Amino acid sequence: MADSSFDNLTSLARALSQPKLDLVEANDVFVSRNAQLHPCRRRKLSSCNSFESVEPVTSSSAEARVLVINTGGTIGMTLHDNVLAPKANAFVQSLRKLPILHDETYAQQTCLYDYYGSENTLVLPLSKENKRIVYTVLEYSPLLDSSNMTTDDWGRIGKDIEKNYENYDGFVILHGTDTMAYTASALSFMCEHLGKPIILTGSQVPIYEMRNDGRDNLLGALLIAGQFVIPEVCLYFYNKLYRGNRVTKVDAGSFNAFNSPNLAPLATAEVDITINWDTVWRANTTAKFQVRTELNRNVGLLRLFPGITAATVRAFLQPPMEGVVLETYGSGNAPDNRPDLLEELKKATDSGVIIINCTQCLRGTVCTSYATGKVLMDSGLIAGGDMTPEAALSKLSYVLAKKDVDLDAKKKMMSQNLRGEMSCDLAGAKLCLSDSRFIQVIAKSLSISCKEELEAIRDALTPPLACAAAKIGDIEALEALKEMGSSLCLGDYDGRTPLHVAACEGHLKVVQYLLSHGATVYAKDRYGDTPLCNAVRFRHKEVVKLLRKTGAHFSRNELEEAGTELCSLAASGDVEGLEIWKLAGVDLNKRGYDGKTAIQVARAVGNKETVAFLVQLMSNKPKGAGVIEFTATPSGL
Ligand SMILES: NC(=O)C[C@H](N)C(=O)O
Repeated sequence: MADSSFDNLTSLARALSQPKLDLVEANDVFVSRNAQLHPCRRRKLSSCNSFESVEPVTSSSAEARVLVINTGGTIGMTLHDNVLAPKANAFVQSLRKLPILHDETYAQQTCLYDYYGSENTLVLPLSKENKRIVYTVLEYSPLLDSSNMTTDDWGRIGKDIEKNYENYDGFVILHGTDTMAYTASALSFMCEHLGKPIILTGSQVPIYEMRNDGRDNLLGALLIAGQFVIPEVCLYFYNKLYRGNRVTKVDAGSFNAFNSPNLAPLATAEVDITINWDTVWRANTTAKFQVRTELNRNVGLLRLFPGITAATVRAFLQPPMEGVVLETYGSGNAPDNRPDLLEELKKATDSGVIIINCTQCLRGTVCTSYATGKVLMDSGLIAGGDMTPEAALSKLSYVLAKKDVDLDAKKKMMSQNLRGEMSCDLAGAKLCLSDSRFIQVIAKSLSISCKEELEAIRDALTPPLACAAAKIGDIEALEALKEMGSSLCLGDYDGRTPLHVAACEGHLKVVQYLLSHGATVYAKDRYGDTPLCNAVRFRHKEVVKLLRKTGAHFSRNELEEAGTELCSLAASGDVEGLEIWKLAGVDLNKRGYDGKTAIQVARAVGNKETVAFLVQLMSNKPKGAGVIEFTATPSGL
């Protein structure tokens, strides 16, 4: 039986992390739950007779949007002439008939198809976390068995994500399992400064069959992509979310087809979806997301085997080969009694070929504890640590394609950890929060000793502490919390992250610090607000500029309210307010709830200065303002 003080603590922790929707009057819930829907959809909802007749839309962030890119794979295959092959234009129709993957009643009641303008848009039933995931399926033609995938296909996926980046909260890539680990690895490098989840999934049995793993895999991937800001290219399979560049396919006949031998899963989907935030890769940059599609194809994988001839190795290393992953024995070993072989390797590295030493073993890392390992380093090979061959190969392809980087810098990049693909030296690793004196004192006073209880305190206490530090602009306190192992990107009981708070307060240095230490500009609090929206409200220009530089943009819900906000600023002649909305990337032509633009409102109230100001603001429109296509409207001048 648990200690009563622990009972108190767990309920405190639970209370801190759960939105208290259940305490709100039913009527208020109806209003607030729908407050963030588009007016057309709101009207439709309010015409419904009773609250119960409509599935509730969460007040926290209404709907999350996910783009599903269907590239092919078994998940959408059918049998033809006794072999499985992808079937075009059948996937969405089939999902539409599956209640766990599509809620037709909700779609009808909320004008989903009209609103998103796509027949390929579907919506999940309300999640346990009280969210609606709306997803649009983009089907490639032709659909591919993943054995037919090429680097061009990776480029196409990357470009489609880049094109749609601001319109979606997350991305799911449906892909065949055979080469999924290669695509996941490649995308992880191609996607620079990623801030949103990209999750690859697929199945071993087609979704059309009675017993299949496709439904669960797709559902899990959608739920995670729509609800958690995990800024990584991941792979979801058989209830586990893995880092994409850590996986390898290990089983051709099991639903449990993938393994991440050197890194624990990022999340597990059991009774609850549990994210292992300590492992999640954190952004550390204020640069904007971009996709690099240039890849060098003169790369290869060579697996050592006893008796391999020097002629084979020589032939493999001939030009135009520029980069090779040598799969060696055990902890990175090769025969040290084969000078002919070592000479071929040395000749190649001397002539500028980059050779990475990776182990053939499923688990473990290369090191130089054996003479047979050291000879490879002496031949100019670079240690690949615990990288999978898939990750090492795609990293080589990505690094070698960099035109503005010289050979030495490329070699250095290959030995560095770029996207969490290799484990760093653990010497001097950060202190764990459970080692912290502060937590220990609290734990002692509550008679707590076990790990789970300590973690419960940590999870309940550190996000509000970090928010408090952000509020007063105390970077040292944030640093101390980070040193103790706490994540600076987790939200408090209202989902407000330290970045939200610093943006409200206008602490530019704190915002800069947080962005460089893992904070995400895409975090939404329980009201659906982003840090950018907060900085705009409190009129912190420099913070707005920095957030925009990092790729921040208004959410669809925020944009829907923007027109009305602009009209009200125009009505009161608040030019400073108008300017900051413009700075945040909002189209000043957006119409308010009654169809008028800000400039029309300024005219109507006879405010000539505001009209002149708006005309001038609109004439030097910044490029790439974060305005989603559907906002484009005539100027109304
Ligand atoms: N399970 C699968 O998806 C295997 C299929 N051959 C593919 O990789 O496309």
